[in-house]
Amino acid sequence: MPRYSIAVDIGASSGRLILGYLEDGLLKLEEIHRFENKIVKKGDSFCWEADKLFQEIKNGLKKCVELGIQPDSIGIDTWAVDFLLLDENNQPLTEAVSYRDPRTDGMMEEVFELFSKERLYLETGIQFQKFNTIYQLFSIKKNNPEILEKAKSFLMIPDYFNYLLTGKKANEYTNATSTQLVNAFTKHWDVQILDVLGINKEMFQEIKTPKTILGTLSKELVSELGFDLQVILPATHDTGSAVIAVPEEDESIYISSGTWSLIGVENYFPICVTKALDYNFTNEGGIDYQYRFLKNIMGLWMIQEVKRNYNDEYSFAQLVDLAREARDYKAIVNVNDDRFLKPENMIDAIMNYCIETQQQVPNTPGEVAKCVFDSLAVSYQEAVSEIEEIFEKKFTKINVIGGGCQNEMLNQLIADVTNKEVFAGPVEATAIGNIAAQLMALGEINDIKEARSIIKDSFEVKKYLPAQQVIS
Ligand SMILES: Nc1ncnc2c1ncn2[C@@H]1O[C@H](COP(=O)(O)OP(=O)(O)O)[C@@H](O)[C@H]1O
Ligand SMILES: C[C@H](O)[C@H](O)[C@@H](O)C(=O)COP(=O)(O)O
Ligand SMILES: [Mg+2]
Repeated sequence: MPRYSIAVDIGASSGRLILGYLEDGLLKLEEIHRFENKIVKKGDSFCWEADKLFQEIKNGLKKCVELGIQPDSIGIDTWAVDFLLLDENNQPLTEAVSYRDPRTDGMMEEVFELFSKERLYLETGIQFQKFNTIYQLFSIKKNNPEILEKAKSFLMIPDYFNYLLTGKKANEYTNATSTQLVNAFTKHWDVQILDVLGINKEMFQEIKTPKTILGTLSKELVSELGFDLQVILPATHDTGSAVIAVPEEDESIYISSGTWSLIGVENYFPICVTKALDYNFTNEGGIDYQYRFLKNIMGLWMIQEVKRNYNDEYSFAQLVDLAREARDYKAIVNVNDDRFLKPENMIDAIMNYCIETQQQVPNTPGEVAKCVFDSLAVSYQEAVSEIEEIFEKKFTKINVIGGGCQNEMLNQLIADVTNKEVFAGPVEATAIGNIAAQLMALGEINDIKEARSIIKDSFEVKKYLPAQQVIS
């Protein structure tokens, strides 16, 4: 009888519960439940609907019961940096505020007055994104100090869901590193940074690594669901789980392509040199204490917002087809410009950028979509060049994983602009990596090497060759 593991992968645009199990040496998946995730305005803040997301997790587990499946384990992964603070009664002190909320505007610069940028990077090796947890906490300390004074527990989003499942509190390592508060070398909370910034270090939990068996369901949940299971920590940072599932790890660069594009390589040590700082690369923690040397690129968030601006009149596939038809349109925007992080209207933001830079303004959905895809491909190429400069070597392959690997036009653009072989897939890489960590914890898979071999054999990957085309 196979061991059934449930991956809960909640990205910024959607969540899914996927059942995974080994059969004849291959990893089999069955999607059990899928739901929308989005940022909503609550009062003056942009927030995640944490309670709704937890209810969706339970809805998915109840679907297992309806299907006659009793999973052996569950693992939860989500987007990074965001958290909840619990009071002495273990009640959230605030809503689950999103990293796209403007409360962190200007906070990074204020932190640098207390703790230099260079020193922060040397200690943590983490990229400077204005929404990092460190700047969110500094904003709370500055604007709502009473919240920080009442805070007894700091739980990142997956940690919080694990607490609701088991009653156990822990901060999982890969996601904790995204806070920019974990020392890249000691791999523990950097108390020096916390002390200098006046953030109470007592609220942080013990850091636990992927493959840790955290516990089992609370009595209340066993009674509600009708079964118990083991709650295992995967790499709870979704990108950490995705990287586990990269099929071609040697000589290759990955692009975890979803709401964000995370482009990088796996490495054995943190690279905190000046050039990595200047190019704003990060050293997020990976499974088995690997480092995910990568950078954030604005990603398919831009086309998600374009789709929303057109009132969802077009599917993602239709926007790709319309972009293909706009073949003569050429304008490139800097996708990492702050204006694209949370604009009122993404289409207006793109149009204004083109006006400011004296480029042809996109006038049709196809031209807008093509501008997004061309601009992302150019941004990927820039990151590839930076990676090759830092590593002083040429990489031969690019692996595109995640929902974005279904964008065949973008996959071909990446091959053309970088002049490298592109391997697209698996789509559900994050869930696959999540399940792999659980099966390793359960002893079904020996190690990451075996996991990657099984994954490579189990999922189709589509190859794209460069067509020697360059975007002018
Ligand atoms: N059929 C498709 N064709 C092209 N792109 C697609 C298709 N389906 C999904 N996508 C892309 O995948 C993205 C979602 O990827 P996903 O990894 O699920 O995101 P996240 O985990 O951030 O929620 C969408 O924003 C869209 O751009
Ligand atoms: C804000 C973070 O940089 C972001 O969560 C990123 O690390 C990430 O994991 C994005 O995952 P998506 O699945 O939401 O694209
Ligand atoms: Mg995702």
